[in-house]
This record gives sequence, C-alpha cells and structure tokens, in this order.
Amino acid sequence: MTLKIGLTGSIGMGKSTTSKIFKDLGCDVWDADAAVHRLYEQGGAAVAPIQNLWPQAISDGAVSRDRLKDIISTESDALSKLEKIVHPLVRQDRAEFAAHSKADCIVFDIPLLFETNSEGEFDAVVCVDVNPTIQRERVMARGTMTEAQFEQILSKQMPNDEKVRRSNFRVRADTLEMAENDVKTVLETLKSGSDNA
Ligand SMILES: CC(C)(COP(=O)(O)OP(=O)(O)OC[C@H]1O[C@@H](n2cnc3c(N)ncnc32)[C@H](O)[C@@H]1O)[C@@H](O)C(=O)NCCC(=O)NCCS
Ligand SMILES: Nc1ncnc2c1ncn2[C@@H]1O[C@H](COP(=O)(O)OP(=O)(O)OP(=O)(O)O)[C@@H](O)[C@H]1O
Repeated sequence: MTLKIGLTGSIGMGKSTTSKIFKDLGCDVWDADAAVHRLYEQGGAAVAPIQNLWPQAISDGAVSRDRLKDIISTESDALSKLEKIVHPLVRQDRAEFAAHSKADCIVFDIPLLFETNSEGEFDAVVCVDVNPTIQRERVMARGTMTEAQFEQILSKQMPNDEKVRRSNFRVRADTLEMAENDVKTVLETLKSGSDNA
C-alpha cells in the first residue's frame, strides 16, 4: 500500500528542501505551491475566476503574483476570497497526482495542511521546524517579500510550535545534515509500522 506523508511547516521553514530529501530517498513529491503556479499560468484553471474578481491581477493571460500581493496588502478580505478560488483547485490537482503515482511513498508538501484541516488524509504528518530568527533571516535573504508581507503571511498561519505539536514527526532544518537524519528516521519508523508521536 502507498504510504502517504503530509509535509508542512510555516513559511520558509524548509519544506521544499526537506521534500527534496524525501525525493532523493525514492518518494514521489507533490508540492501545493507548485500546483498554484500551474493554476496561475496562461490557460490555468484559476485565471478566469481571479480575472472575474480582480481584472487588474491578470497580465499576459496569467495571474501576476506581484499584482495579487498588492491587492492582498490593500484589501483586507482579498486573501480569503483568493483561497476560496484556489484551494478547491489545488485539492483536485493533489487527488489527480495521487491517483497516477506508482511510488510506494508519496510526500505532499502543503504549507496550509493544518489550516485547511487536511491532517486526516495522510498516514503521518511531518512538520519542518527551525527557530523563528533563522526562519526570518532565510525568508528575507530570498528577497521576494517585504518584512510587512512576511508578517502578514505569518499572521495567517498557525504558529509552527502548534504545527509541530499536532504532527507525528518533526524534521529539524537547522542544517542539511540534521534534516537528512530526521527524514531517514521518519521513513524507517513508518516503514517498520510505528510512529514516534
Ligand atoms: C500570496 C501570493 C500571491 C504570494 O506569492 P509569492 O510568489 O510571493 O509567494 P509563495 O506563493 O511562494 O508563498 C510563500 C509562502 O507563503 C505562504 N502562503 C501562501 N499563501 C498563503 C495563504 N493563503 N495563507 C497563509 N500562508 C500562505 C506559504 O507558506 C508559502 O509557501 C501566493 O502565495 C498566493 O497566491 N497565495 C494564495 C494561494 C494559497 O493559499 N497558496 C497556499 C498553498 S495552497
Ligand atoms: N536543513 C536546512 N539547512 C540549511 N538551510 C536550509 C535547510 N532547509 C532550508 N534551508 C534554506 O532555507 C530557505 C527556505 O527553505 P525552503 O525554500 O525549503 O522553505 P519552504 O518551507 O519550502 O519555504 P516556503 O514556505 O516559502 O515555500 C532556503 O534558502 C533553503 O536553502
């Protein structure tokens, strides 16, 4: 039977880096943020419904993230309206991926796993964790967000300590070596039929 692992963690905690470790160890990986990128591309399923709400968010037939971020910073309910469009489409993309995967382990990288009450859909949930100072430094180093945008996203997410508490496993992302060791422990434990919750 296919092992389904939900991978979560707050913004910039190291989910993509950790999912790559799972992939290198033979798991198939599905990434919710990447699904959103496909939905926003020209011809993507989210373009028309977003255009209906905010025509100014569309550029060259695709959703512009920069314009969306401007709209989200100025309209207080914009993010929740956007989520109502995007989340059902993302869920559909995930179901299609799972139906076609032939791997014996699939990792679903889902930033908002707990916020969308999806924890019951996996055999185990893994939360990536690093201290908040490192998290902030890493996000700011990417240069894709202002401090204010980072704070706004953080305020919409469940605190990471709470995510860790609700998860079956924690992967420490202080260093690559720590994350690799923790991922190996997750896979060994799950494949031997127990967990360390
Ligand atoms: C707000 C947007 C335009 C920012 O785009 P940008 O390219 O700058 O950032 P990116 O998409 O890489 O997101 C960075 C991180 O922000 C966090 N985040 C994104 N959307 C949300 C949200 N709705 N609530 C809380 N956190 C979020 C996630 O941790 C994500 O990994 C974009 O994230 C978006 O369209 N979000 C709405 C869709 C959504 O809810 N996506 C979350 C995964 S399904
Ligand atoms: N275990 C680790 N050791 C050292 N650096 C790491 C580790 N994990 C992640 N990083 C670094 O932290 C930054 C954020 O990591 P990553 O992109 O994997 O986070 P994320 O949780 O997927 O982010 P987002 O929520 O924005 O999608 C990157 O610059 C990455 O190189």
